[in-house]
Amino acid sequence: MKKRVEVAAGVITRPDGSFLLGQRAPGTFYPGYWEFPGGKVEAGETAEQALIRELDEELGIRVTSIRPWVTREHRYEHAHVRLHFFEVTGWDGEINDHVHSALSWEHADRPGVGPMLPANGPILKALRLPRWMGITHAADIGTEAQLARLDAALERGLRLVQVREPGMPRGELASFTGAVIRRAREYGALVVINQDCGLAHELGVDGVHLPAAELAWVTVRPDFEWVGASCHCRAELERAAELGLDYALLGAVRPTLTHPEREALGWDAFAELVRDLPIPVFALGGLVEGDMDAARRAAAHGIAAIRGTWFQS
Ligand SMILES: Nc1nc2c([nH]c(=O)n2[C@@H]2O[C@H](COP(=O)(O)OP(=O)(O)OP(=O)(O)O)[C@@H](O)[C@H]2O)c(=O)[nH]1
Repeated sequence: MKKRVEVAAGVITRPDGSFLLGQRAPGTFYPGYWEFPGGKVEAGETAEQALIRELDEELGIRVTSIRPWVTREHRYEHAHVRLHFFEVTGWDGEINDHVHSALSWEHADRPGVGPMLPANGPILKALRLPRWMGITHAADIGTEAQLARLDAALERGLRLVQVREPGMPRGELASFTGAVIRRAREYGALVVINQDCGLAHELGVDGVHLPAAELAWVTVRPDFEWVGASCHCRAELERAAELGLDYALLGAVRPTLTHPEREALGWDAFAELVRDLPIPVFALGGLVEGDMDAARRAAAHGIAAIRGTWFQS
């Protein structure tokens, strides 16, 4: 068995959401394939330190803003790699590449270059996942009020909605979800339905969201473009990753009205629980827009919220 090599890779992102890819040069493994700039972690370095060094050596930039994201392992013929991905949003200096055949700024929903290194397919998909998930609670505020709040949130930029209405009669749920889908489509937003795979198929939504109890007994990934799950501990997060799900929610980071009995995790415990996971994890529980930076520093992909989405001033 080959020894595992630790690699640090950077999703260098501009304010318009585009990120930098480099084409591997002739004479390397996978020449002509596209990758995120980065390289091997050297002895005595953390992955973050390695990336900062590599981006200086390879691209001539000095990183000023870096946040951890996901970690993926992949077995190539030539190496077993563990790739630690970071998002880099700030740097000093002009990009001046020393190692690639070409560079390209790309958008995850319409990549214009290829092929990508084989390990990177799921990474591009994860980059298509919006950073904020709004979770409905029409059962509490009424469907009309919920749809009005959805309209306002879509207008403000919401692009991922989870329909979560436990206890809503099926007919009502179907027509409510249909109304959510129609609105979301107008804005190119994704919709996932909590739990109900049958209804999800019937209505043609983008995916399903599994409650933790369901995650425990599901043996294969449900057949949808997007599948996620609610998790409360490391074992559940690992299960979600093993099933090949696209994302997980982890909380509650703060005390919430939805689950007042649960002890809040806080950001340190959150960061510890998601360390080195291969799938993006949304932080959940009493969070608002102003928490995004703390969430991202704790390696969250983004934030999922009920009240923090619909009750904004
Ligand atoms: N930098 C980078 N490496 C990646 C990505 N995806 C991926 O599978 N890798 C793999 O991780 C390893 C990166 O190490 P590297 O860039 O220092 O090494 P290399 O193979 O290019 O050359 P070297 O052995 O001469 O240093 C390679 O095996 C590469 O195929 C990615 O997006 N960025």
